[in-house]
This record gives sequence, structure tokens and C-alpha cells, in this order.
Amino acid sequence: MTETLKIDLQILDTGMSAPAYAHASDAGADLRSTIDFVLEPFERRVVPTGIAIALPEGYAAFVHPRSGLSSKHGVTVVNAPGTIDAGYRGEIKVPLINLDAKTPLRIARGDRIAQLVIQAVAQADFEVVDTLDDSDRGAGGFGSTGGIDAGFSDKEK
Ligand SMILES: O=c1ccn([C@H]2C[C@H](O)[C@@H](COP(=O)(O)OP(=O)(O)OP(=O)(O)O)O2)c(=O)[nH]1
Ligand SMILES: [Mg+2]
Repeated sequence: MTETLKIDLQILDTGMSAPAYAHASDAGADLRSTIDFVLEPFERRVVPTGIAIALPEGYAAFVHPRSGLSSKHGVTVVNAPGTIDAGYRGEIKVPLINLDAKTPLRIARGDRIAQLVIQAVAQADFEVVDTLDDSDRGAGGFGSTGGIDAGFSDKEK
């Protein structure tokens, strides 16, 4: 059973309810739109969810896309993952974008448009130093480990 954390939630739009987990072991609770709208190709829209939460200090909530919307419709969260700070008491909103070049997506009030993942976070107490310690990765990034197929040899060939 996934650890649970008591989080105060305010319903700002009557008729909406608390985000729910589809399965007891799910990490993401589904966020629903409070509005009916059509997302045209390449259009962005900040979508209200009708809820506000009070996260305990030391936690954040992250607004992640739903794989069904992204794979079937090309719809994702512009700033994925959106970061909900512990101190935020405003309405949770989801900046959606439709990356499909041709097909608009109709969203209705109550549709599940994203998912909210709660995670423990730390605040950094940055210590400015002259040099950083050595590490196995060093300054390697942006493809430093080789081409897309690095390390793969198809045993079936
Ligand atoms: O997808 C998101 C991202 C953020 N927020 C809310 C909660 C968060 O605590 C606040 C600030 O988010 P962020 O720091 O990403 O926005 P910013 O552009 O840095 O604005 P600010 O100057 O208010 O920090 O906006 C949302 O409702 N949805
Ligand atoms: Mg900010």
C-alpha cells in the first residue's frame, strides 16, 4: 500500500471533487477540468481544476501529463511537470497544449486532463565553493554516453 499523507483540500468550484487515484497503487491522482473547451492544434490553454491544496512543508505536488492524452491526442502539459509549492493556496491550474498538427481536442467539464504526484522535497542550502568534487559523470551531458543505440546489440539478428 502506497504511503498516504493527509492534505487539506478546498473545493473552489462546487460540483468538483478531490482528485482520485484510479488504483490503490497509483502515484498520480487525476485532475479534472472545470470548463468545456476545444484545444485547437498547437493551442495552449491554462485549465482550472477547481481545487486548492495546502501541502505540508517539505512536500511538493507535481502536475504530470496523462499518457493517454499525450499518446492518443498529442496533448501534454506545457511546463511538465508543473510544480505546486507547499505554500501555494491558489487554484491548481494546468497549462495544456495540443501538439497534434491537425486534430482539435474537445475537453468537457469533469474530464481528467492531468495527474498530481505528491513528493517529499528538500530545499537546498547552497554552499558556494571554488571547485566541485570529481564524479564518474563529470561534466558529461547532452548525449555524452554515445548515440541513441549505444550499448544495444540485437540478439535476434
Ligand atoms: O502547472 C502549474 C504550475 C504552478 N502552479 C501554481 C502553483 C505554484 O506554487 C505557483 C508558482 O508556480 P511556478 O513557480 O512554476 O511559477 P512562476 O512562473 O515561477 O511564478 P511565481 O513567480 O509565482 O513563482 O503556481 C499551478 O497551479 N500549476
Ligand atoms: Mg516560481
